[in-house]
Amino acid sequence: SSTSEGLFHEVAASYETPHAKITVVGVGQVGMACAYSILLQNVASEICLVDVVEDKLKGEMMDLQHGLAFTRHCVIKADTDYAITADSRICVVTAGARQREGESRLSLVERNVEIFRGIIPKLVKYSPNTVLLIVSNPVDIMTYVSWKLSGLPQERVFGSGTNLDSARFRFIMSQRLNIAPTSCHGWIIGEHGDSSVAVWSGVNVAGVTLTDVNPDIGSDKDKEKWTEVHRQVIDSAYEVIKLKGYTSWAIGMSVATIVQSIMRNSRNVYALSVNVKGLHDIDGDVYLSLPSVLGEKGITHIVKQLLTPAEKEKLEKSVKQLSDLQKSLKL
Ligand SMILES: COc1ncc(-c2ccc3c(Nc4cccc(C(=O)O)c4)c(C(N)=O)cnc3c2)c(OC)n1
Repeated sequence: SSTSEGLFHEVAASYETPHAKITVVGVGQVGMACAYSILLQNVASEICLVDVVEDKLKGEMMDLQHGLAFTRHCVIKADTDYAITADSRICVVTAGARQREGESRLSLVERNVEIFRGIIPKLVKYSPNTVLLIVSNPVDIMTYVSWKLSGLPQERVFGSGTNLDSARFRFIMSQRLNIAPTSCHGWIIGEHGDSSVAVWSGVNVAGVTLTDVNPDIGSDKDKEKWTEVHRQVIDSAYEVIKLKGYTSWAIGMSVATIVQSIMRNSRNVYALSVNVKGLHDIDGDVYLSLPSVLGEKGITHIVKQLLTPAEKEKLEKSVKQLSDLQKSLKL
């Protein structure tokens, strides 16, 4: 008889039905930081990795599996065949083309659209009830593209957006004030990256708005140059890329936190790239980051912040740029 038969008296067949299954598409630095953080936050009972390069895929799977003696239960799988992703609760998409030297944003987006044509429909085919969390850049456009290619309702397709920008803002703010980042509150909204918008009226500690304490904050008159904090947020991604070649740990931790909120239906509010049609007088079908309530089946509410005319104008500018770019994509 086999060792198992010698070891066990069988009572019933065992099952493999996944209940907390997360797929991560793309096993580059970002994808693996997401997978690793999801594993360590104990939010998944199964993590599935998909990509196109078989050796890298198998190597990353094995390297994570070898750590399972140190973690709570989690099955780690990997394959180039998307059938393995079946019944995923959430699919995190980090795949994308590398921006070539001097490549235009439009060209990069067009190459990413082709890549997403090969990814998104397969994810939906095997997990029709999934939630799509898009991380690939340019994240606002790629989230819109994913929504269009997936055919899923808008609440189930959203991007990591300015959640990371807001986390960077809170960290830099915490260093200035010498209090914990978790006690520093500030929301960066709009487009992820260069055109993001800092909502200064919402920057507060314990509900005390900083602009009430120093009315110059957010303007060029401010002697303490708090606008530098937002400038540092925008520059920090470039700086990290210049220093280490890419960013990974913070986006991985932010994605794992978002995933945990969905799995637990904890209804946290995060700055996520969502369809903003109907908010702040926007009538274009574009994705931008706004504070959004996240539940087990995706976005349920968007917080209606009281924005200044200047803040709304910046959003409008992004809406125009994204709409124009989206019109030129054949989706
Ligand atoms: C039609 O079926 C199909 N299936 C898969 C793909 C496809 C293409 C590129 C992919 C992909 N990116 C990729 C792969 C190869 C080259 C490049 C590049 O930037 O040149 C980028 C990744 C990733 N981790 O970035 C992950 N999955 C991919 C998947 C695809 O692309 C058109 N088509």
